[in-house]
Amino acid sequence: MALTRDAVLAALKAVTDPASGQDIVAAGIVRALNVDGDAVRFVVEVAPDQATAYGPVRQAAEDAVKALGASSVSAVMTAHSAPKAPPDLKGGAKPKPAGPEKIPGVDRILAIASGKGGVGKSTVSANLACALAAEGRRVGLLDADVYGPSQPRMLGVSGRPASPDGKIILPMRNFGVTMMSMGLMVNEGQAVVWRGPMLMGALQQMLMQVQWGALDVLLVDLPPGTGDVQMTLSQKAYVDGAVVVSTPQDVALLDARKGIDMFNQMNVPIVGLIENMSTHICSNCGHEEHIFGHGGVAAEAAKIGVPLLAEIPLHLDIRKAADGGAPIVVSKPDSAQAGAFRDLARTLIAAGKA
Ligand SMILES: Nc1ncnc2c1ncn2[C@@H]1O[C@H](COP(=O)(O)OP(=O)(O)OP(=O)(O)O)[C@@H](O)[C@H]1O
Repeated sequence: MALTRDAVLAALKAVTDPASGQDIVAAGIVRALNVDGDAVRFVVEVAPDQATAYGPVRQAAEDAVKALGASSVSAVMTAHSAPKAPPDLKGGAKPKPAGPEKIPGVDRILAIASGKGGVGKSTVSANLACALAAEGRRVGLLDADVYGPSQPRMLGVSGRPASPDGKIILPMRNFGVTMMSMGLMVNEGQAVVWRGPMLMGALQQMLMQVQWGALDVLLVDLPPGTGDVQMTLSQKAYVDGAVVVSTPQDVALLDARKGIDMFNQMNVPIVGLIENMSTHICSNCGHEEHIFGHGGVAAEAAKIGVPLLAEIPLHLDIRKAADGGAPIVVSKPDSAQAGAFRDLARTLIAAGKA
């Protein structure tokens, strides 16, 4: 029986963390949850001197997931080296008035944008990050979609990032990708209701206070549209280029044009466009149909004189893999669908953009 990530998280929430009295998911000790069909893997992270005391908690967590019908459950216990103080992004440092800065150690920043919501920008970002890592690139992914952060789910990352000194934030890592998301800073299901200046401060902290390490490229998964976050990113950090994701549908394309115009105004070069949900291949019979039309993004790219970087098919496996916490590039690396993302990664590397 294929399990959903939500069902597994719900089962884990029934287990109590003895130290905080909260459930173990809210307490942030469940990490790197990965649901692949009916096989489930996760990590229970505790302080080194608590490893023995948490043995029964690990067992209870494993039993709770097995009771859902999982065929295999691997719950590994690891010890973190320093006590974690969750960094306070909300009340954080006031944004510095300075102009765009380079992030120390980060060679280039590539923004992944879309004009319209739901066109697959986060799916593209997660798969592209994993595909670049598979090509041997040192890649980071900043989920700047503050109102709807989806990278923790897509990359199978959970728990709170540690901040041993309350200033530097240690990013999370999975599938070779160093990642940070606003979704890891707020409790799951909690709405983010910050106003512009708070958002700007939080984004700046995620850019500058996260210990990204040495990266060839940092992908920034932006929220849809042309708002505060896009402006702040290009004002605070030196952005080398933007990739705009759109479906072939007229309405999505119309919004993509606004996004392109915004990057032009902010002097961020458009590296190219990606047509997502380009064609639908039925997973039963292989029949191909163009649900959202076809070729619209290619025509737009030609019109504005930028490359069409990829045409990604609409396929059930891409959606299932993203929901299961292991993007298709990782879970089915040899499939044709993963191939589309791997080709995209190679194209960007060859062009010196990633
Ligand atoms: N090529 C694809 N094939 C199948 N499903 C896809 C594909 N691309 C995206 N999806 C699915 O469509 C939904 C929306 O995708 P995603 O969250 O990546 O979009 P988004 O543009 O980042 O959305 P938002 O505006 O909410 O940030 C998700 O359920 C995702 O799994």
